[in-house]
Amino acid sequence: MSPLIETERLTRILPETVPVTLVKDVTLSIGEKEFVAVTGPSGSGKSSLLYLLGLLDSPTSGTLKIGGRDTGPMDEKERSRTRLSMMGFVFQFHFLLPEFTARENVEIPMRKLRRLERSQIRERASELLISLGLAEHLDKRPDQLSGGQRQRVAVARSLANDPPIILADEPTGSLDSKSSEQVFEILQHLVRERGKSIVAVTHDLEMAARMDRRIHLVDGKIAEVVPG
Ligand SMILES: Nc1ncnc2c1ncn2[C@@H]1O[C@H](COP(=O)(O)OP(=O)(O)OP(=O)(O)O)[C@@H](O)[C@H]1O
Repeated sequence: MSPLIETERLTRILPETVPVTLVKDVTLSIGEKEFVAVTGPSGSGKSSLLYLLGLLDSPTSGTLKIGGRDTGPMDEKERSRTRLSMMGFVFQFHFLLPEFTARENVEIPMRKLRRLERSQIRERASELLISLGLAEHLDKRPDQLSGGQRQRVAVARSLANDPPIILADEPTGSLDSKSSEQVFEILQHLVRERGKSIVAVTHDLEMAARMDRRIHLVDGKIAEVVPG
């Protein structure tokens, strides 16, 4: 079976007067049920790599396959569909839509993919939020929730279309230590019990050591791969 994510010399250079190298020659392979950390100093290209893997940005050279499919020839519509069906995103700041309730925020990616009926979408959004301990908060808006609760809504939203891959950029970066541990354990559970693959950018080396593998970037390149 092909890996879920496979890159070959993935590179992103910004065409400025003095070109800026964000990601350089990154070759990696991420299989099912893997929990992978991406670490590195500030400005080393961690977020840029995650954006490339998430089809939110395009490489200037190199290849990226998602679920065995080369993403190079895909048009924007296909990229968007691949993103919606194959990946969920969790960012440091939750990016929930402020005017919508927790449940509506989780419903949005399902509405975009249009695989389920309205009533099924509503039911699934509720189930996801309940499974993340948010039963009492389904109808609250983000500003009525704590930081940890908001981040759990963001995790529920990332799971909406049941994607095999979750890409997380500092998912616990803005949380206190208790909420941070809670969100980490949820992510760990998703890998161990639900078979998801997670790539998470983190500054927290203790947390990274609890994952399966750590990819350490320096100046946009893989400097080291450390087993967890
Ligand atoms: N649009 C842009 N224009 C110019 N430089 C950019 C742009 N986007 C990113 N960079 C630069 O590219 C480098 C990599 O940025 P990136 O955000 O990927 O690093 P990072 O490792 O995630 O950093 P941090 O840990 O601080 O979030 C940085 O030096 C950044 O300043």
